[in-house]
Amino acid sequence: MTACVALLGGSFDPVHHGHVALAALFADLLQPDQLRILPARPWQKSALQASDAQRIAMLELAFAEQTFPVAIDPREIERASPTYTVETLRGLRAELGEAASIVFLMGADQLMKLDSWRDWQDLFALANLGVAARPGYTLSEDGLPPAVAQALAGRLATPAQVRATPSGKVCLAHTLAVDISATQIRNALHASAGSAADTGLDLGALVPQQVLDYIQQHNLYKN
Ligand SMILES: Nc1ncnc2c1ncn2[C@@H]1O[C@H](COP(=O)(O)OP(=O)(O)OP(=O)(O)O)[C@@H](O)[C@H]1O
Ligand SMILES: O=C(O)c1ccc[n+]([C@@H]2O[C@H](COP(=O)([O-])O)[C@@H](O)[C@H]2O)c1
Repeated sequence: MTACVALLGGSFDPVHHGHVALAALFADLLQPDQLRILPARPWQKSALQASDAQRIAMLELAFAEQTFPVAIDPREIERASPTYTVETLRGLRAELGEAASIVFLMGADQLMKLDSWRDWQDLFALANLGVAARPGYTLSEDGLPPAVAQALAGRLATPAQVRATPSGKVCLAHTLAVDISATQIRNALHASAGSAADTGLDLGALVPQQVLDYIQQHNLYKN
């Protein structure tokens, strides 16, 4: 059978249950040979708060006990320049070969602004997309920028079709409904000067416990 590699890129500042649920959902749907987590240097966001090493350490903790084959791939951090997914996919396509199914995963918020990504129309020749619903965002054609809706036309496919195709297909997963963001977690910790106990939120419901312990031990997101 042809290899299938799923990729989840992100800022992960910090990684939270929404990321883990997104990865687990597509691991279940696609049964990829490997799911790689790619911490990015996002060019569309202001400065990140955790260091590269801290983001990787938190990702290792968050994904340590998953039952699907998962690996942290640091290539975008090592590249030092801002992350353009199209460049990452060109590199991975050269490494994995023309036949491999590559599936770049994202939440609906990113699909809604896909037309702002560098050379976004070239993404479809390099990979498939796996897009999950996210509260507050839409996967419906009416809610997407017209250029994105047009690019998706004729590409929608089942997980099995995506798994069997190197690139160009888009698999939508409507069932995810995890209302968590890294912004919400950072803001809550800022407001309580880093004390998880004083946020007024059940942070354990937002972030894996080992990640929360790491945040506290390293005094992250205090200021
Ligand atoms: N709750 C969620 N449900 C579905 N997808 C999500 C969720 N949180 C993040 N994602 C997706 O995971 C990827 C990485 O997200 P990112 O690290 O930017 O997290 P974030 O919570 O959106 O961060 P921030 O609040 O800092 O913008 C993106 O494709 C994003 O759409
Ligand atoms: O390539 C681009 O221009 C581009 C623009 C915005 C986001 N991305 C990628 O989308 C993923 C999620 O980004 P973010 O900002 O939600 O952490 C991450 O892998 C980013 O590198 C990529």
